[in-house]
Amino acid sequence: MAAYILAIDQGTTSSRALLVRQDGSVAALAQEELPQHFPASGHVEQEAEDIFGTVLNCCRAVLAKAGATASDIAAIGITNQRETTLVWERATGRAIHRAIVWQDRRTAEACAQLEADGHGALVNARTGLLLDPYFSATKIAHILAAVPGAREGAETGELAFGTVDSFLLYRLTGGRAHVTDATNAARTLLFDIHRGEWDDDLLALFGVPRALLPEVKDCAADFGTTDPALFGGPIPIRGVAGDQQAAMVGQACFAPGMVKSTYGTGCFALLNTGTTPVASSSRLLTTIAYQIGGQRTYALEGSIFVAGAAVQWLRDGLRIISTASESDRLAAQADSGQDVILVPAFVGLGAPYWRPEVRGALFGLTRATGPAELARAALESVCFQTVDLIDAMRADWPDGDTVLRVDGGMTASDFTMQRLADLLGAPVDRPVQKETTVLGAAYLAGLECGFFPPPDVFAGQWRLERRFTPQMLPEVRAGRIAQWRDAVGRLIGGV
Ligand SMILES: Nc1ncnc2c1ncn2[C@@H]1O[C@H](COP(=O)(O)OP(=O)(O)O)[C@@H](O)[C@H]1O
Ligand SMILES: O=P(O)(O)OC[C@H](O)CO
Repeated sequence: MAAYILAIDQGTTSSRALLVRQDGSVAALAQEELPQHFPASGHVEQEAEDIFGTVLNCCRAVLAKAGATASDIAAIGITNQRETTLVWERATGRAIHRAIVWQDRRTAEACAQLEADGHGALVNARTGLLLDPYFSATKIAHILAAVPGAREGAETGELAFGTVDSFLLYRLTGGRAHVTDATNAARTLLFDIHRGEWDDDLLALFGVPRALLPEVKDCAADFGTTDPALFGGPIPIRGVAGDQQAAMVGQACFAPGMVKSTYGTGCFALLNTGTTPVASSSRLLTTIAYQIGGQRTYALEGSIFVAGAAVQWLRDGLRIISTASESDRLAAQADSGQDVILVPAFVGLGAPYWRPEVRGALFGLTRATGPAELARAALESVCFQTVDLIDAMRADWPDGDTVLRVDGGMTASDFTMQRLADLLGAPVDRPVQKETTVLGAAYLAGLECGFFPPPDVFAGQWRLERRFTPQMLPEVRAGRIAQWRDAVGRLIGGV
């Protein structure tokens, strides 16, 4: 029997490939940074060839590291940065425009106009999402308008649209599969999450021809087979999910009420609400957590655009640290008498405020404020934002778990995890297996091909590495949260 699942994680800042064994352990890993382009304020782009090229390099590197060949791989599982939008020529697989990344705000005005025209309620009812530039539909419309001839090519079916998973599938299968999975489709603003289908009213609203769209499949399904020329033999592709949903699977949050929060570039908290979608009255998103065997499981999602990106700002913008891990030690040295608050609205604010036009601010600066206080403010800003999300979740779903399962690069910071537990007033559980996003993608592929056990057995294999329990006095916690809310309120004009 083949020894590994090859899991591909195409993230915002890097592409990674991992070989995962049947016990869930990682046999080999390869990673490549992905160049980012910021052509104008609020614009974030990536080259499609960089996305595919880095993935291909990582897959080849990881096979070489383990001395494995295509026949050692039971299946491939793919997980990806979501919403990021690509349009390409079917004949060549070449993108006609750089990928417009999820963080890109260029369609903020188009979204505001659609909202002003009264379309927000329909969009929210069908998709569970909000009219925000974060999602794909207005990005597709922008590409079709910006590239000469693109609209005609879209109508005639010469062009194809896809999120990153779909583009990778197209290229990995040598152009044979134009497919996506339900979790990625659910982030486009074009997919009815209740019926599980592309929605004609929404396609008309955003001006997106149906001929552009991929076929939508379960997360564990037959997504095609790789072009044999790529890896020296064909490899079946059997699992796909957006990265936040894959993390939910990797964290084994299969029961209604379970919550996970992933701290990468941004932070995304998802609460499993079972097979019934729950409409949010707190401006959270309703989304598909996973779809297996034709059965959709839903989630409430809180999306924060800046989490680890605040640490990158300390490193690359302020240059007060040289590696991300230094932020932890520096923050621990901060003067406890100074309450500096950073609202890291570098690309606007996501849930629950949804204000794409605001920009960040620092509050409470004194002559004594230095690098340590700024580092602490950056790490705490991620915790405060999580408090906002979890409060919103509790309002929408009062019976949710009080324990938060965390993962992602930033959870390496013990300072942040302790402060998160303190400010939440609830335990924070960090698992032994830190590669939960990749594990989720691997699991979906392995479930489909019989490499991994059913969900209940898999859930029993989840292991705790460390539980952070709240140590802050309740009145101190309440005071700090009030300071945060006051800062956000002053920035956006009232919370
Ligand atoms: N020890 C650390 N302390 C704080 N932040 C960290 C630490 N290690 C990594 N990070 C942050 O985590 C992020 C990378 O996490 P990752 O899950 O790989 O992100 P992504 O999937 O978005 O590329 C970076 O923004 C980095 O600044
Ligand atoms: O690349 P990440 O891990 O920050 O995730 C990006 C999200 O999928 C955007 O919705």
